[in-house]
Amino acid sequence: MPHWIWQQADWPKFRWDERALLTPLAQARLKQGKLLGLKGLLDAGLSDEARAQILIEECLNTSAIEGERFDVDAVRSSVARHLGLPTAGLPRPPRAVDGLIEVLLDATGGFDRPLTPQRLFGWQAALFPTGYSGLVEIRTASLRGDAPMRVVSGRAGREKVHFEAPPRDGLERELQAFIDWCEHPPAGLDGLLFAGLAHLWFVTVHPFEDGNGRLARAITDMALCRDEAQPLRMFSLSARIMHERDAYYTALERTQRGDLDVTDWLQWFLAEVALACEQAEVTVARVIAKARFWLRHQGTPINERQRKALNRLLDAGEGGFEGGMNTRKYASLNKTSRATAYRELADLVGKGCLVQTGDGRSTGYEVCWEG
Ligand SMILES: Nc1ncnc2c1ncn2[C@@H]1O[C@H](COP(=O)(O)OP(=O)(O)OP(=O)(O)O)[C@@H](O)[C@H]1O
Repeated sequence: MPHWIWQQADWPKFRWDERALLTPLAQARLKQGKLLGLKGLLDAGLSDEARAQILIEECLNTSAIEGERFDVDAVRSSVARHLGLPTAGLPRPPRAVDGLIEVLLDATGGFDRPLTPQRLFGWQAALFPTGYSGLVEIRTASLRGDAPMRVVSGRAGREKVHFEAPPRDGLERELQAFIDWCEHPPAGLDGLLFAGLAHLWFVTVHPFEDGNGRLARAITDMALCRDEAQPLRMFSLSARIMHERDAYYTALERTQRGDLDVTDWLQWFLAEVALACEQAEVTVARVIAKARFWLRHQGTPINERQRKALNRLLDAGEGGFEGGMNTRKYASLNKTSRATAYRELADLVGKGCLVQTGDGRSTGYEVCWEG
């Protein structure tokens, strides 16, 4: 009796109930279409800004799933450098941040280039520029070693095994079969189903010692770009997976313990695509509001510290920066004195960039969204 999906006699011939997927597929397509319509409203400059914003969200979320917390400014800086946007006042990003951004850009920008084992090896190596995952030295740019590959949780000695990947022996064949399918998918296979299947198939093969989750998400991004036949994807599925991490692991685990009928997995995946598109509408609206703000203030003299604080507030959206800005937060964000913070915030109020909320000890500042 097979225990894992890859032990099924027909592996990897996935099957699904077309009728059960009709509604979730139609819903995902509807949301996706609405978002594409919004994208049409962005002009070239705004679309760069939206692309940067989505990439920042994707990077922060895909690394947060792994438990790594990247600094927002470091991510913003790496994205800006890679997209040719202004970087004034932003720190030099660490190599690991650049590595992840390069993987995400290569997966999406190069969506129409073939996926090959070498390309995947390069991506995996870029995630671990020091050759270490935390304190552990790992194999990079090559397949995992002979040790069984298990996804476990719990304390040593009382671990729970959630999944065991196929053995090392035959792994080259497993990976090649996946890649061949990616490059020559069955005729008529819907692009969103292709993305869902690619994600599941890749994490099931689990070809590397580490980074399989991040790579599965990058491959999914690539598949979603192939679906829309464009490199600019406006929604972040990693943000959804991060938000629904437990449900994601449950759906995956159930599927990987099951037979080759993956209808439930695809239903879950399509629902997440629909929700990701819905959330992206908020991001696009924020990008438009931010761009309008800077257009209004293109002639206003604003120093780098003020610009940094304003961008923080603008990126968080209306009411999104918890508790608003105040002198303490401004001083700590810019590593400056409270007296300077007070003076510069008051200056921004005078210039119509900020409005003051509350007074005395609870004085706060919000963006003045409309001029
Ligand atoms: N309970 C589980 N059942 C099945 N698969 C799981 C479970 N937990 C995690 N996984 C899969 O294993 C992946 C993690 O693999 P790995 O540690 O090699 O990748 P990573 O990129 O370092 O991690 P992460 O996905 O956490 O960022 C997850 O993304 C998920 O796809």
